[in-house]
Amino acid sequence: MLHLASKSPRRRELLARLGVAFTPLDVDIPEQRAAGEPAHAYVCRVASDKAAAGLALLQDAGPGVLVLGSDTEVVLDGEVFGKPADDAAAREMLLRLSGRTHEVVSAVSLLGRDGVARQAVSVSRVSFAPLLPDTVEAYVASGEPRGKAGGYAIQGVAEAFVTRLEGSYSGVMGLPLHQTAMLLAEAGLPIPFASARGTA
Ligand SMILES: Cc1cn([C@H]2C[C@H](O)[C@@H](COP(=O)(O)OP(=O)(O)OP(=O)(O)O)O2)c(=O)[nH]c1=O
Repeated sequence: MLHLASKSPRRRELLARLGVAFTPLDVDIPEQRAAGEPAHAYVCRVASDKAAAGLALLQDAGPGVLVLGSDTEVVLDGEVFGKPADDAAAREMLLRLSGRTHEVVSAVSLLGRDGVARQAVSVSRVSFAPLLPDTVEAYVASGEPRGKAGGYAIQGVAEAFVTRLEGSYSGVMGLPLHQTAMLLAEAGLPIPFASARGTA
């Protein structure tokens, strides 16, 4: 039985697209980067912390239980932009992303009671056009940046800011579907839309 340790409606919607049955689990783990922890290692650790927290909620589950956890962060100049704490933080992030290319790192972890531990990571490069100050103000006022890493949603109005995307659109949204399908298929789940492992 597959569980998704996530409160994110986007992740639930993305995983459902793979045509696999799963149950969502609410987990809340502190997302805090340790001093000196490299950005990519941090995203991978948080994804596996979420899966481990989900597994801990399923003490009584049988040996076949599998829990998927995922984390998405925006990285610019080695700095990790998580979800903005408020509108001022969102404004600051958007002004930093304006006219630049940043990375979106999405890690997926699959943990099982019987020792299954698999991880995949997707790194996308997203270029933003230079944003006008009024555009940033209007976007922040729209509320869309709230709860989104880097203060934007590619699946929303912010796609109009993107001049180039190299990588995984679903990874930017929060759950890289190719990498997730591979992990689940490798763990033996019947995935109707699995493909061969890509090189990207
Ligand atoms: C960059 C980007 C992020 N996001 C979202 C995906 C994630 O929900 C969020 C990053 O925060 P996360 O900490 O990865 O996830 P979360 O707290 O929303 O959900 P949970 O930990 O319960 O799984 O940003 C978008 O929806 N669109 C985007 O374009």
